[in-house]
Amino acid sequence: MALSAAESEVEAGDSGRLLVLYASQTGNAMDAAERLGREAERGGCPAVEVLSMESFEPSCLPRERFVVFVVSTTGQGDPPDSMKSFWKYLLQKNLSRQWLEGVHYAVFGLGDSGYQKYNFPAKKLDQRIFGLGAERIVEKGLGDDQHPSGYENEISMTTLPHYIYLSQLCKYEGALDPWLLSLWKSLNEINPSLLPRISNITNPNMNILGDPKVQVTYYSSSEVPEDCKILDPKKLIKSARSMSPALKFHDDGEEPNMLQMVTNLRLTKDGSDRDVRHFELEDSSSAISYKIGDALEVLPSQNPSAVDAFIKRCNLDPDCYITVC
Ligand SMILES: Cc1cc2nc3c(=O)[nH]c(=O)nc-3n(C[C@H](O)[C@H](O)[C@H](O)COP(=O)(O)O)c2cc1C
Repeated sequence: MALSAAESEVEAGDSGRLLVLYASQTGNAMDAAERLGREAERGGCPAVEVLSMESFEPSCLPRERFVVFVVSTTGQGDPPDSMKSFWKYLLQKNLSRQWLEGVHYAVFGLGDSGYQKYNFPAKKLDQRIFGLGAERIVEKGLGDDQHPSGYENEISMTTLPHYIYLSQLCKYEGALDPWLLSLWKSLNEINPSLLPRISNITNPNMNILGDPKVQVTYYSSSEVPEDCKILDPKKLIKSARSMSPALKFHDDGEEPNMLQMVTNLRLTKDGSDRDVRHFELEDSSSAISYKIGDALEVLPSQNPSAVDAFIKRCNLDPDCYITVC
């Protein structure tokens, strides 16, 4: 049967679109998904959409042609909150084995092999999507918090010099970097029009910058509006929290608390790649009530000497104000 003009348009549009669906509890999977989206754009992908799983209607999945899932693990091998209803939908028994026929997909998981149920949501998702008839673009990738540079891989990092700097920034990037590289290559083989400028990703030209993720505005100390000056600790915490990705998933309405760190002990031996610490935090007001299993969200402040070095390096006025939005 011939497709109507509108249907052909949808078909053509969908085949040129890359959908990235992420589920994140504290922001890492979101960062990884956003990076994936930026790289696809750099490769000339005509349409990239990066969405949290909870914002995507699962019944629309069969209409997609290229989907990358980036999901982390929380609790004891549990999916992040934002994945729960999507996952429940996928587990329905009445979905046929051909439900996702024609969909190409890939899964990247973020986890920690110190947990018994290492990367369970990503592993289960990969199996289920495959079982519903979709085709893998590449084998699933698994990022591991335990790895010194984040991961278990077979590709020598020395073959990927331009990725090395990034891998040191973030633990799971060590796994993500080589996985992304094979994802882009395989995608390009399946549908070259999806990544017409793949060499911009595989051999990045650092002169080509994507759109900035945030807008930074500088104010001289004399032009700062009065309400921008954050001196009250509560306002300071509110402002820091507004930048935390975790806030998108946890806003229990509880008042934040300012705690004092009274112990900071390094548990790993000198010379070890890993820096595991024992912290003790004191609440002088004893206002915090908690139950066993509650998670503590920590909003760190910067090391003043690192801030001074940054100001000097960027030739900034130390009294100027900056807004980031
Ligand atoms: C409270 C908590 C529970 C976790 N449970 C697991 C787990 O059961 N299995 C696992 O592989 N990783 C587990 N992890 C590790 C996270 O999946 C990993 O740190 C990941 O990078 C977090 O990504 P996100 O920021 O996108 O949520 C857990 C992390 C936390 C903080």
